[in-house]
Amino acid sequence: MLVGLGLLVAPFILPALGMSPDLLTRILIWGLFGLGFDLLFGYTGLLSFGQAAFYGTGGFVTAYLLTDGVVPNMLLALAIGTVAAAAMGLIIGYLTLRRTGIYFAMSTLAFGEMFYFMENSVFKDYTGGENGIAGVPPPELSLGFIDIHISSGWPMYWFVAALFFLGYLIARRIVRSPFGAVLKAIQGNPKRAMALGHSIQSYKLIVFVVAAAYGGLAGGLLGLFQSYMPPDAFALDTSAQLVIQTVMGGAGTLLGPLLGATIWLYLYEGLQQVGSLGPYWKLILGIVFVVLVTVFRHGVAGALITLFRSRKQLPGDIDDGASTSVAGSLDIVPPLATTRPGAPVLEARGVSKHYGGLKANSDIDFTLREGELHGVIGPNGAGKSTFFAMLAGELPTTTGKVFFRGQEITGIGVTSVCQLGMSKSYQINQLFEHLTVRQNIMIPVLARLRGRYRADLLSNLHSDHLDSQVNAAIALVDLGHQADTQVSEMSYGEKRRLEIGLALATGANVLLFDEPLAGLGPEERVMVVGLLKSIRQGRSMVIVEHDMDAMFELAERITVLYEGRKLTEGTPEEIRRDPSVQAAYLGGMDDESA
Ligand SMILES: Nc1ncnc2c1ncn2[C@@H]1O[C@H](COP(=O)(O)OP(=O)(O)OP(=O)(O)O)[C@@H](O)[C@H]1O
Repeated sequence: MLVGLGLLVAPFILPALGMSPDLLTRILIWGLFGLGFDLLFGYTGLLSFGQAAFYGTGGFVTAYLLTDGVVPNMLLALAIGTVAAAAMGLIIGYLTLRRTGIYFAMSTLAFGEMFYFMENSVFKDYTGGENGIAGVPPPELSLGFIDIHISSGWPMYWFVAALFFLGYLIARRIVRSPFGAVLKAIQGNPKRAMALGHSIQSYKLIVFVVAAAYGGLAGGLLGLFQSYMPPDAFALDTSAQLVIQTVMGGAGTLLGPLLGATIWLYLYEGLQQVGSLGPYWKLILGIVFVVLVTVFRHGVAGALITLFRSRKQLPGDIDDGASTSVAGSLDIVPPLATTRPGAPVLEARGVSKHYGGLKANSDIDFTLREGELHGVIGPNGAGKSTFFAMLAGELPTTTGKVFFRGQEITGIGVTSVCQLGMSKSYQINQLFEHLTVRQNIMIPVLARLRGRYRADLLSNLHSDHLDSQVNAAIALVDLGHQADTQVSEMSYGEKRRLEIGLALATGANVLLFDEPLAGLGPEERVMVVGLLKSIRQGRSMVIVEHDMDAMFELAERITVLYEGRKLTEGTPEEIRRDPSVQAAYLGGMDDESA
């Protein structure tokens, strides 16, 4: 284990570079703080500017308990501080995670500032206000038969290094768990992760709590290390420094925050000692940050990992242990016992969607029957995609209801619809571009095997069953030769097949395909038509498509939409001969019928 080895040898090498044990300990505390933040930001894509709230909470609770003698046991006080920070994480996460992007970042910043204010006002009797808490007793480890005093200097380094290592192992485990795989999907494309059956809000909330717990533990250690809990632990500067260090070191690598802290704190301390620099040391620090972030897009750790992998030809860490040899057939969600061939599977009754005065869909009735392949056609702007989005639970209806196997699904949301056994592929690819084909396919398979949410943070990602399901789905869309290729490097045609593969891998037996042939060349088109035919067994499908030849070749029934309404429905032959359909496509229907 390189990290463990690094922690062991650091005290023998780094002092030669002028690093004191205190500096190394401080770096480790920031590194521990950063492990949680990296799970939140680097792996899940949630940029929080309020992590100081948890650092401060853990720090002040631990310092208060020890200083006032309420809890004399150091490890217990640290644990209580960590839990208090996690509890705060639960509350703040619940409130802030309703928003995304910049709104989420700004809400966390606002909460961080609120905590800073409260520390200095409401809670100042406990936190010491602007004086902080002085006289935090030196840590003592009580092992029953012996009490170990952890004095400052190297003993403190070893104590913090042991906790950092433990924190690192847990974070690494989380990253490599099924839970961690879903976090990466959320980072890449949260909407698709949701549509593939994952309750992403639950995942986000739990990772927010975990990050808060790491912050709380780091804050607690800060007080022990300095024998003093400083009031600025809660300050915005603390949150900003954490972001800077993580970005500079490399987000999404776990070691990035530690490397970032090493560079930042080393220069921070070192540059101030160069007397001739005067106040310019800050400028130099800023320049170093800009240069590192510009040169290394994924931070220093990202660059090192890329170098290491290209030398050793290693795959990404999510695939460690993935078995390519385990193959099986893809499980399909079993239809309810009451279903029989030809029975209605999916029904829309009087469905409408209005955008202000625009009627994108008006009063549409539609029935997909068990085992049927039903086409939906219509000229551009006829309302096909809108209708599809309502069938899949992505869009609420303005009026009307949607039923799936007799159960009303109007408004239950896309995640629940997917978990019931209906999935959709998109007109514009909605893939996890930063992941490989295998990692992409794993996301819907995980939703199928684990349900909408499971807190299996410390479990193994791979099992024979998971691997066999992933391999079977990859084989179905004929991407076996690309299984470990990153999606962003694939051709458009391959991406289109993966788009279909994601819907298939959910195990859904009702599939909605929105223009699966869009943008394909003649050869790729033949391939995808063949694919759609080959996966029909045991499934019912609705396909929206502009390619009429393909539609007439594939579909058993066709519904025609025109100007948001259902124009007609029938067999391909009936539709082909229907004059109103021809008129609609030529754009002259209204004139003719007038
Ligand atoms: N979010 C929205 N807000 C306002 N209008 C919308 C929205 N989504 C769709 N529309 C409008 O609803 C109508 C139907 O659009 P929709 O995309 O469903 O048609 P379509 O048949 O899928 O078209 P295409 O074949 O070009 O994809 C269009 O006039 C479109 O501009």
